[in-house]
Amino acid sequence: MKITIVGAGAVGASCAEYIAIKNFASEVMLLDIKEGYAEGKAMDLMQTASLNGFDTKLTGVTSDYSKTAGSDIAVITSGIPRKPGMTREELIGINAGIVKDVSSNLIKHSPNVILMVVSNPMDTMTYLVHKVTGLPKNRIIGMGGALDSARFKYRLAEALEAPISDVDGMVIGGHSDTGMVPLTRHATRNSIKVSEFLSDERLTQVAEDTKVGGATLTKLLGTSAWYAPGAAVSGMVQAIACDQKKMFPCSTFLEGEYGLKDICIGVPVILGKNGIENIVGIDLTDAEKAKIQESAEGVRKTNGLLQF
Ligand SMILES: NC(=O)c1ccc[n+]([C@@H]2O[C@H](COP(=O)([O-])OP(=O)(O)OC[C@H]3O[C@@H](n4cnc5c(N)ncnc54)[C@H](O)[C@@H]3O)[C@@H](O)[C@H]2O)c1
Ligand SMILES: O=C(O)C[C@H](O)C(=O)O
Repeated sequence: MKITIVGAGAVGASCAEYIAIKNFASEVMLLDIKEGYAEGKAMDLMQTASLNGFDTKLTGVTSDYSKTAGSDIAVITSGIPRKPGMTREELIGINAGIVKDVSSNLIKHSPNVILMVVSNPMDTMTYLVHKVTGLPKNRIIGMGGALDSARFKYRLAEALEAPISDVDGMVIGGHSDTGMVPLTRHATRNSIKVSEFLSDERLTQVAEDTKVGGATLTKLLGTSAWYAPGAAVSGMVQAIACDQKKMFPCSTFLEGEYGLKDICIGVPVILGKNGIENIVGIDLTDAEKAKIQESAEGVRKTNGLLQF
C-alpha cells in the first residue's frame, strides 16, 4: 500500500506521522514544492521509526511526481492555511490553482489512485477535483466531517464532564464556520441521548463551539490546526487501506442524496477499499434538513467562484 501526501507542511507532516505510527502502510511518499522540505520531513519522521516502532518507509521528494507513481491513495494538503480573522473561503484564490495542478499530476502517474482532499475551502476543492479529473465519485473524498466530529465529541465530553470515549456524535454539512451541522439530537453518552444530561442551551453552546473549532485554534496558533486534521486523515486512509467499511462523514459528490445535486458536501459514507463504498441516508428532522440546505447554499456560493 503506497500513500502519497502532497504538501509536507503542518497538516501533511501530521498525516504522515499518524499514518506511519499506525503501521498499516508499506510506503508513504511526501511531495512538496519547497526544495528539500519533503525530504527533510520524511527523514526526520523516519528517524522516529525505531522509537515509535513502525516499519512504514517514508520518503520525500521535491515536485517530482514520477516518484508518486503507483500510489493507492493520495492526500492533498498543499495550499495556504488561513490566518486569524480569515474564513476558509478566502483561500480559494490561491488554493484552487494548486489543487487543480496537483490532482492532475497525481492522476497522470497513478491512474487508479483514490484522492483525499484536505486543502481549504475543502468542499469546494473536492468539487473542483471532481470537475477537473473526471474520476469516479467513489475515488474523490473530502476530509472535514471526521475532524469536525472529533471536535464535537471533545466539546460534548467537556459539557458532560465525561471521558471522550463515553461520547459519540457526528457533524455533517459544509466544512465552514457557519455551515457545519452538528447532529446534537443523535449524540449519545454510552447510547443514552445527551439531551438527557444537557439542557438545550448547553447543547446549542456545544454546537456553536464545534462550528468555530477551526477558527478558535487559528486564533490561538496564528495559523490553522494540524494534529487533529492529521489524525482524522490517518483514520480515513486506514479505513480505505484496510478495507474497514467504517462510517465517516465525508465530503462527496451528491446526485440527489439528502435532496442535493451537483455539490460536494459532508454526509455519512462507508469507507473501504474502493474509497466511498456507500452514502448512508439518515432520517433528519425538517429543522436539520433546512440547516443542510442552508449549508449547501454557502458551499454553492463558493463553488460559483471557481474557474474551470
Ligand atoms: N479539511 C480540513 O479539515 C483541514 C484541516 C487543516 C488544514 N486544512 C487546510 O490544509 C492546507 C494546508 O495547511 P497547512 O497548515 O499544512 O499549511 P502549510 O503552509 O503548513 O503547508 C502547506 C504546504 O503546501 C506546500 N505547497 C504549496 N503549493 C504546493 C504545490 N503546488 N505542490 C506541492 N506542495 C505545495 C507548501 O510548500 C507547504 O509546505 C490549508 O489549505 C488548510 O486550510 C484543511
Ligand atoms: O480552520 C481551518 O482553517 C483549518 C481546518 O479547516 C480546520 O478546521 O482545522
